[in-house]
Amino acid sequence: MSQSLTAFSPASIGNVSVGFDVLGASLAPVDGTLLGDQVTVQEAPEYTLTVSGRFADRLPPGTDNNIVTTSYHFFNEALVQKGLPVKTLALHLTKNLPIGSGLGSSASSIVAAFYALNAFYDHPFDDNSLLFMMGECEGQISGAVHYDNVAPALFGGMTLMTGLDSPICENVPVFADWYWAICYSGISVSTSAARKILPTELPMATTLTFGRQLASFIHASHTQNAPLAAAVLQDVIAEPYRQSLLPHFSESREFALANGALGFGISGSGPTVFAACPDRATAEKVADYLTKHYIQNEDGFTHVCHIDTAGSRVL
Ligand SMILES: Nc1ncnc2c1ncn2[C@@H]1O[C@H](COP(=O)(O)OP(=O)(O)O)[C@@H](O)[C@H]1O
Ligand SMILES: N[C@@H](CCOP(=O)(O)O)C(=O)O
Repeated sequence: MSQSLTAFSPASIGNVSVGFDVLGASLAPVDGTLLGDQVTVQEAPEYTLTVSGRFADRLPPGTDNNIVTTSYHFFNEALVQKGLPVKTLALHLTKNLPIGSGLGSSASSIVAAFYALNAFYDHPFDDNSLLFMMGECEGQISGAVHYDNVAPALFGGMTLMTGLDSPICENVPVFADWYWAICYSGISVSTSAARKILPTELPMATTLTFGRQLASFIHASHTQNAPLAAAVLQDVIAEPYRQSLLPHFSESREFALANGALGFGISGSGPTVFAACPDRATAEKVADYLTKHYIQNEDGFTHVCHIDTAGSRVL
């Protein structure tokens, strides 16, 4: 059993436009920035949670209100149910992702916590069991269990949720030469609130379009048919409602698509947006525009990314 270790979990794009709640992708900035949260675990006489990092001061005050503490208790209960001994630990969260950003911020903290704990205890839980626990914790703060951030944050790559208990998700091949320009505007959008503005029922025509587009995108990913993937990369479920929460969304989308982006959409529940681009120059151009026109305050940032393939790891 390790004495102290740190786990990192990457930021992620929920929905990826075509797959509301069922498709997610993990992000790796091409400049090598580790975009994601880190959790350090070590033995201690009593449970404590300390925090640091660029966005630590935006966390809810109090150890008990942090999702890392929820994850710690959840993990301990699972150990007890397995008949395994529980140790008292001190945790440290390095909060690098902005809260309510649409970058899977809560998921990154949850996944880093579970990943660190599982590594600390020499891997008592398999990936699917871990993912189930992560989904439960994510559901507690975002209003509903959805795996489209926790799954890519754990495994890396692009992941498709099956709706089954096991396997919860499957890996989807990515277009390795695509670049993803992402831009966080600096404002906060609560996932729970952004879910509440969505209709509870959809017209049949919308449902058929959703199914057709998601199926075509997944098929195109498996056959590496980039033109088909790009042609169907649209969100008919959430974007029509959520874009009203995002100042400068439509002109940013217009610029990106007019300047070579293959698709443009809301990352998770926003306000982060993404542009899928066929090459780095296009992604840099869109990123530059977004930096100038989409960012609204000093908290905002832009990155040109690949889809991360490593997922969570011990640093
Ligand atoms: N470690 C944490 N990381 C992010 N959010 C946290 C954390 N702990 C508690 N929270 C709370 O959980 C909620 C997460 O909100 P949400 O809109 O789902 O964020 P995100 O979309 O960035 O994951 C917020 O109310 C936030 O204060
Ligand atoms: N599928 C979810 C994804 C939320 O992602 P987040 O990064 O905003 O937490 C949704 O669209 O509600």
